Amino acid sequence: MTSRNESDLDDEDNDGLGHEDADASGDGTHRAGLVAVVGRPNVGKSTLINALVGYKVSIVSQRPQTTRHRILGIDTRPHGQIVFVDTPGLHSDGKRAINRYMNRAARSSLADVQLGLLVIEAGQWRDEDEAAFGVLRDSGLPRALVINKVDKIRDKTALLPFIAQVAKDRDFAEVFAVSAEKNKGLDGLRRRVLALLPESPPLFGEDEVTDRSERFLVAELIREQLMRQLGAELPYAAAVNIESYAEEQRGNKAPMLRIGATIWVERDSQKAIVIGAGGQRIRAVGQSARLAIESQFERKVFLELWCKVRDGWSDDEASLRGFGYAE
Ligand SMILES: Nc1nc2c(ncn2[C@@H]2O[C@H](COP(=O)(O)OP(=O)(O)OP(=O)(O)O)[C@@H](O)[C@H]2O)c(=O)[nH]1
Repeated sequence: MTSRNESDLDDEDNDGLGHEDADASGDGTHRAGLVAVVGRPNVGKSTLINALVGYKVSIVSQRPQTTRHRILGIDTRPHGQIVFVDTPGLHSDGKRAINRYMNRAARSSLADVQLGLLVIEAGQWRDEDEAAFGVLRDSGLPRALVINKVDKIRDKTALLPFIAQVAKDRDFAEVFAVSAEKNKGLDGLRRRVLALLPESPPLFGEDEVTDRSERFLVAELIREQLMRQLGAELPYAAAVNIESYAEEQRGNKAPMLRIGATIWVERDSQKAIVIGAGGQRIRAVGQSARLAIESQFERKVFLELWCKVRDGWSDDEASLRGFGYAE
């Protein structure tokens, strides 16, 4: 479980999100519930949840299938709490154990939630969107549609016929057009999603932002840099495992996090790519990951990275569990 830093709360006060949207009914009712965010890979599910929660609970990259786990992002307001469930993008590649794990994690996230949000990209409705919609429809949950990345559409009038076409006969309780990246349309989404949730006391403490530990978030921030810096060159089968994680007291100074992590790949050739000439790649990844961890956790960080090979880990259930891919 990871909680906000005090300064994050300050940021929230300053980010213009305000609290006028908190009490949707205006009658002092407190609402709370779980909302699954589903969709094909790369439509912006993680970006959306991070923007709504005001904290990076889930990593983001241009590469499809960045999110591999079910992660909660908790948005707490005075009159309501929305617990977003981020899910790996639903995809049709079920060949390897890791892909099956990701699809399982996405589907199981629909259990015990009150609402499903289907995220799509403005102007696009692909077969994989239809498949993700099918999973949501079969769950029997109330559902809403989030059309993301509207900033990419120059001619906004083109959105109306698109919305009409996609929403027709699909029974969405609400349709939202937003830009998660530009923070557009999110207040309205939050307000109306909250109104669809049942009356309930908060499900989590007001400072809690995610069910995941700091250690987990650290591994993810390292994986994010790998995905960003190696781009298409990164072997798809790269996992990050935290070997050591210790907080060191430093007299009067703020404590320091000393972290050791291993990047696991499947072949020597992949290891060479991750390490780069003279170790330059892995150093750059380590440096950016360290800065990202320092800024997220507001502590000095000492980060040591290794790259090791374990043949076939992504198709081996036992290795997957060892790397934290367990439900
Ligand atoms: N232009 C634009 N880009 C966006 C927006 N939201 C997300 N993106 C970009 O879309 C890409 C994918 O975003 P993610 O949040 O990782 O998408 P995801 O659906 O969680 O992806 P998976 O982990 O593959 O399921 C990233 O490059 C984001 O920066 C948006 O509102 N506008």
